[in-house]
Amino acid sequence: MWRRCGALGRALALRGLPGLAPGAAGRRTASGPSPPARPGLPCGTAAAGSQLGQSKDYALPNASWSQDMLDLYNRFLDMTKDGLWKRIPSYNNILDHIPESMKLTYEKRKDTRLFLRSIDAEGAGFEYVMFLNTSEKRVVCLFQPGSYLEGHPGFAHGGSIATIIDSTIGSCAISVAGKVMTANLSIDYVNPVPLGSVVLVDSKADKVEGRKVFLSCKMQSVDGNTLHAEATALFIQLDATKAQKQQASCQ
Ligand SMILES: CCCCCCCCCCCCCC(=O)SCCNC(=O)CCNC(=O)[C@H](O)C(C)(C)COP(=O)(O)OP(=O)(O)OC[C@H]1O[C@@H](n2cnc3c(N)ncnc32)[C@H](O)[C@@H]1OP(=O)(O)O
Repeated sequence: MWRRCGALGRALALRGLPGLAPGAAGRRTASGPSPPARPGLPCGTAAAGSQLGQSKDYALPNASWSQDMLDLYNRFLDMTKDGLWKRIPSYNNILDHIPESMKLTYEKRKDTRLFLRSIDAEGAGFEYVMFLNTSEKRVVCLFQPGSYLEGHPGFAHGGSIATIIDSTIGSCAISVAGKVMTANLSIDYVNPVPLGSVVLVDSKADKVEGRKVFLSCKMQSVDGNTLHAEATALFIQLDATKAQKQQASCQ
């Protein structure tokens, strides 16, 4: 399990990620968010189709993003230029994320939504963007929890923290093993996450044993001074027959 880190800049630099300069928080460029870049898609044809206008991609800057969020986003975008990192687009329907080859016979329903995208107001719910590094089996999520995710006054609800961790680790597991489900998720909540702050959720697949994918994750503040949470997870690659049965039971 990872240990508490010092400055995130140092920690990220050690792990090949860009840290933020101290004092970046709260600064906002007069021109507002950078124009959204459109790096290559990590997934299959459905996502690519969505990029052409079928579905809105929410993993792009909007007016609610703080300067920390924008700065980190831009640094990660820079890292996508050499192709090692890829921004993962985010839609409000899970089927838009899944390549055709993985869809089996799922029907796209109009009355369902990805839980993370269930709050429409910009900045009120889960503001996040994920970046995938396939060769490192790693997904990093930049997360800014909004006011509707409140648990204790002023802080993010533990369930919302579990949700973003599960989704970040889950994206990592999907990129490694395709059709998977969370079998176990264990979280140590170390320090509360202030609403409106920006945290990094850094996940990686540690081991694959048959159908089992073991992953770990840590959630830290942008300045690296605060470890908010650490987690381990087990995802199980779905057995094809069981997956068909599960599908049939929910249609
Ligand atoms: C790049 C990608 C972008 C994508 C963006 C999308 C973002 C969104 C991402 C959203 C992500 C959100 C994700 C979500 O929200 S997933 C939703 C939450 N999860 C569930 O609902 C899962 C419910 N559980 C099940 O369906 C089944 O139990 C599963 C499928 C997990 C396994 O049932 P299955 O019948 O297939 O397997 P098996 O029973 O033959 O067991 C196989 C092996 O595994 C071992 N085992 C099993 N369970 C556990 C356990 N708990 N601890 C330790 N070990 C366990 C077991 O001992 C055996 O080991 P062995 O005896 O072989 O050694």
